[in-house]
Amino acid sequence: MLRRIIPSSAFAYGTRGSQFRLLFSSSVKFQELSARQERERQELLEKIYLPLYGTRKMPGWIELLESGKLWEDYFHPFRWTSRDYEGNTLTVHDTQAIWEKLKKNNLDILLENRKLPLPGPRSLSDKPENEVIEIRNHLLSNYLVNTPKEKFEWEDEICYAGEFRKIGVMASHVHLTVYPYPQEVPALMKRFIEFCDESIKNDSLHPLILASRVFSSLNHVHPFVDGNGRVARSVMALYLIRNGYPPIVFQQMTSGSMAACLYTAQAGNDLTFLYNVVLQNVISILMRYRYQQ
Ligand SMILES: Nc1ncnc2c1ncn2[C@@H]1O[C@H](COP(=O)(O)OP(=O)(O)OP(=O)(O)O)[C@@H](O)[C@H]1O
Repeated sequence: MLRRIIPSSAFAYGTRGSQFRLLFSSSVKFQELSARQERERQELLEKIYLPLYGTRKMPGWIELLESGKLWEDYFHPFRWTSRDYEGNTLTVHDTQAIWEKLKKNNLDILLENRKLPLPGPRSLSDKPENEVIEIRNHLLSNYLVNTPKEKFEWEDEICYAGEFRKIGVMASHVHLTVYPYPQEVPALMKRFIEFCDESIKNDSLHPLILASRVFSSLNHVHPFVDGNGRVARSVMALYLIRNGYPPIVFQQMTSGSMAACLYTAQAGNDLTFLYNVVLQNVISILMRYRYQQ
């Protein structure tokens, strides 16, 4: 959700706090961190990016920035060393019913005029409010993404669908998470694809490990303005299915604990927690399937 771009936005209205991803730019004061958190974060950023600042005046710094090397060298995301978050309980039928009710509004006017409140959850469904809000917002986002860009006079940033982000992003749960600078993203995505191709070709990683690493790497590069979690989960599901495993849904996890798990993978270069979560989910899906037979 784009707090900087659409501060009083329809999307911000009613969205779960935990769903916000804060965007940053030098000109905008966005942070809600304590002084200590801000200091810690600043120190970490300087540690990673100081080489960039140090070489800013020297020839070649743009190439350095664009190479994605600073972030990559610090976190080594591709080096091989060793809700309920997704668990929205609403069914497809519930979602369909919400969509039908939403459509009774003039969606174009609703999205164009950001001051208008969105239909309240109670007017859409009698299911748990936060889950209805989540589904409502996803449906509206999808509608927006699938609507020709010219239709709304929104800032350019909102038209990023299908493109790499050109702005900085910040994780909502773990303030010390460092996503790469936007200039680093294209190079890192190239590296990500090479990493996947090499791992598949060499058959060097167990499919569950590869699926987990694909998931964590995509989340860490955070290539898009929005939808990174969904894309990462879909790509992981694809790897699992191709290798004969069931696609998993992180049913027992809160977004906070998933964020902590991903943070440990990044900052501690320790994916053990993530592997455990993935493995447990695969086993639990297979067990459920077995008992249904
Ligand atoms: N500390 C973190 N490091 C890396 N990735 C994180 C961290 N915290 C959260 N994430 C990932 O970022 C995703 C949120 O990013 P984004 O809002 O772009 O994705 P989304 O698909 O819109 O959201 P959702 O996952 O809620 O559907 C989370 O789903 C999680 O996978």
